[in-house]
Amino acid sequence: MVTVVSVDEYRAEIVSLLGTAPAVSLPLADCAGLVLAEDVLAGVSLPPFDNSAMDGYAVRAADVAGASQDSPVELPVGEDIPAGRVDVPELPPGTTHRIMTGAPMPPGADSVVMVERTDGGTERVRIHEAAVPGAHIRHVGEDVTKGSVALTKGTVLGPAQLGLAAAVGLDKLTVRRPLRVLVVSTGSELVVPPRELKHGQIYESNSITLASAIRALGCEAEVAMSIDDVGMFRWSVEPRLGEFDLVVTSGGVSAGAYEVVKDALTGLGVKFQKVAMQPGGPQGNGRWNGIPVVTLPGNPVSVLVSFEAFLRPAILTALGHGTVDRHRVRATLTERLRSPAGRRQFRRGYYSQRDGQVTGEVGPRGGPGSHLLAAFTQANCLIVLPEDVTEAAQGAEVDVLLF
Ligand SMILES: Nc1nc2c(c(=O)[nH]1)N[C@H]1C(S)=C(S)[C@@H](COP(=O)(O)OP(=O)(O)OC[C@H]3O[C@@H](n4cnc5c(N)ncnc54)[C@H](O)[C@@H]3O)O[C@H]1N2
Ligand code: MOO
Repeated sequence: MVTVVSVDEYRAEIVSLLGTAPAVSLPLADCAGLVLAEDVLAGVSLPPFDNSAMDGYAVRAADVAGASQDSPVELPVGEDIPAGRVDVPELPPGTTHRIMTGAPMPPGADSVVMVERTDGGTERVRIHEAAVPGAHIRHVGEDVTKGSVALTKGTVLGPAQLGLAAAVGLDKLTVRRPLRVLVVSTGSELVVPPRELKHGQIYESNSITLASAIRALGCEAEVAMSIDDVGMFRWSVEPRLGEFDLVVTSGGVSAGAYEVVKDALTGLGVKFQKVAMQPGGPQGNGRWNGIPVVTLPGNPVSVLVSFEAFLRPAILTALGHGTVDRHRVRATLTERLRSPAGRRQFRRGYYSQRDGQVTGEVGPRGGPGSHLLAAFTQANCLIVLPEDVTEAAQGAEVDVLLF
């Protein structure tokens, strides 16, 4: 007898099978979308020095105290301080230095007057506005103080986070390494274009579905294919196992004859089970020569739903993400749905929410059949009908997982 496990138990099994990816140091350019494996300490303050926020004139506020549009104060211009100047001259009282945005403040100056409030002079300048001490100065450490935690372990590295890492002087970060995944499509009926189909053959599609889903999570995916022959299957995968962190197969796991994956891996550390869900019922997982293997059923919709239910959360957990679930909302069904007793059904749906509505509405896209891939392309969510629900009426509230 095949054992039946719940969706939640099976998900926990896959999460624990994949575990946590090792920490590695990678150049910043390779870290986008990855997760920090340790805190990042700031090696410098940001800004690293007091600097001007405007193009203008560095002054002592007291020197331009009475300045106005009608009665400007005229000061001699000492030096030019463009951004990047490193030998910063002091500002003697009663004078000004021309200064640019990002340039270090000269010692003695306490404010900056924007060039627009002056006549822009280079020898002498007429200043038409009084300055408040501190005006247009960006102070050292205002954003980040040297030695503080700039980014915490577990942070997902997006553009702002990577920019900050660069700004505090780092060229590498310690992150959870993306998984290297081998995707294996099995089936003697599978054909790859441009070969023409004979009656009884179909074009192979699961490998691109899985590989792109895996790559979208920031991991690497390679694809392989095997006919329904145990020897061929083992030969095409086993010698390469050491190159991968995970092998994901599709097809060959249900109840008939010619179940290549089941026949090849039973007794080698992979356990085949039925999960109480639809689609995606027949599943298997385990370790083949120590490498995690997840065997998905072959139907294209079963593949994607299984990916959503098990592999996506497990891969995200392995990569160190804190949030691994799709955003779940409640929605009102636009039509009646039926679901098999004792199984959690995941239906492809389209969710929308009108302005001002608190609860959105959701309608199915296609029927429950796990071969209806075209309907999946019209969907933006999965509708979840729990194990104890056999019928959900039009107007009923259901759970929806948004893509
Ligand atoms: N007697 C039973 N028959 C079936 C059961 C069952 O419990 N008892 N379960 C059904 C369910 S549910 C599913 S799902 C499938 C799973 O079967 P397999 O994992 O063995 O998958 P295959 O038979 O190899 O393929 C199923 C289906 O998908 C097509 N396929 C497979 N691979 C690809 C691919 N790479 N690209 C595109 N299409 C693919 C294949 O041609 C089949 O049509 O078993 C049911 N049967
Ligand atoms: O469980 Mo199968 O995966 O419905 O099509």
